[in-house]
Amino acid sequence: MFIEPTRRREPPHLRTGWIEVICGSMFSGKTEELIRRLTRARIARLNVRIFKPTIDTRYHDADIVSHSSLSIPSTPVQTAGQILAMAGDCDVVGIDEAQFFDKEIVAVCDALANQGQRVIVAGLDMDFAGQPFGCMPQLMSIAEYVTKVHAICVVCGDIAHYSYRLVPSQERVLLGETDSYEARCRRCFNLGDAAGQKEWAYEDVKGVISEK
Ligand SMILES: Nc1ncnc2c1ncn2[C@@H]1O[C@H](COP(=O)(O)OP(=O)(O)O)[C@@H](O)[C@H]1O
Ligand SMILES: Cc1cn([C@H]2C[C@H](O)[C@@H](COP(=O)(O)O)O2)c(=O)[nH]c1=O
Ligand SMILES: [Zn+2]
Repeated sequence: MFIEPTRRREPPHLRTGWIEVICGSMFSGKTEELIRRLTRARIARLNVRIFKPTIDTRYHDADIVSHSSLSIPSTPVQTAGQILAMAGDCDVVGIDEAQFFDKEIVAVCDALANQGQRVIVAGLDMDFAGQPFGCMPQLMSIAEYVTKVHAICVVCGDIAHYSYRLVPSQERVLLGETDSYEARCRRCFNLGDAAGQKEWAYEDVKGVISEK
């Protein structure tokens, strides 16, 4: 588990900011981890601002919502530049679905960290084709801390780091959930449609998990 670097409340001219990236496939727990860190920052009574791209309205127009229904309020923005304009005076900036932002997001995160803010960014590191997604490689290289989280392969139960697309579209951007994607390990991702029937569905085990 990621342990936050501690920071005293220095005057602005003495502050040091930094960038944390949380990456992985779909269903790997990126949003849960982002919410966990932002909640702890709020408990520390830090001033927190949270953003997501307007494109991502799957669960809620404004809130960031995890696949397990954890949520936290956020501000949807159309461009990365808007984040810089709106996050100027806070201590901690949270950004979800970073892969959907324009390439300016890299300079924006850098500028926020340079002016003393803690920037926590979550996003898909690979698209459905297994290719690096948008600005994520650049963000990972300029970040002080990178956490890669993993899902469970729904075909075989191994650790998964691919998002396998179940529908024929080849468009890079295609919003969806378990209707159009599943988490897969390397072997089952490479097998494609030949990987066979999945052995379990998240919906089947969800009740069992929450009963424990
Ligand atoms: N194949 C899977 N592997 C792991 N967790 C899954 C899977 N399918 C659904 N989940 C659920 O998704 C949650 C993670 O959701 P979330 O944080 O929104 O992931 P991400 O933002 O990476 O897509 C898990 O805690 C679990 O409840
Ligand atoms: C792999 C892949 C995903 N997407 C979309 C599908 C979802 O709407 C989001 C990812 O959400 P999550 O919080 O990480 O589960 O991205 C896409 O548009 N293109 C892709 O290749
Ligand atoms: Zn597998």
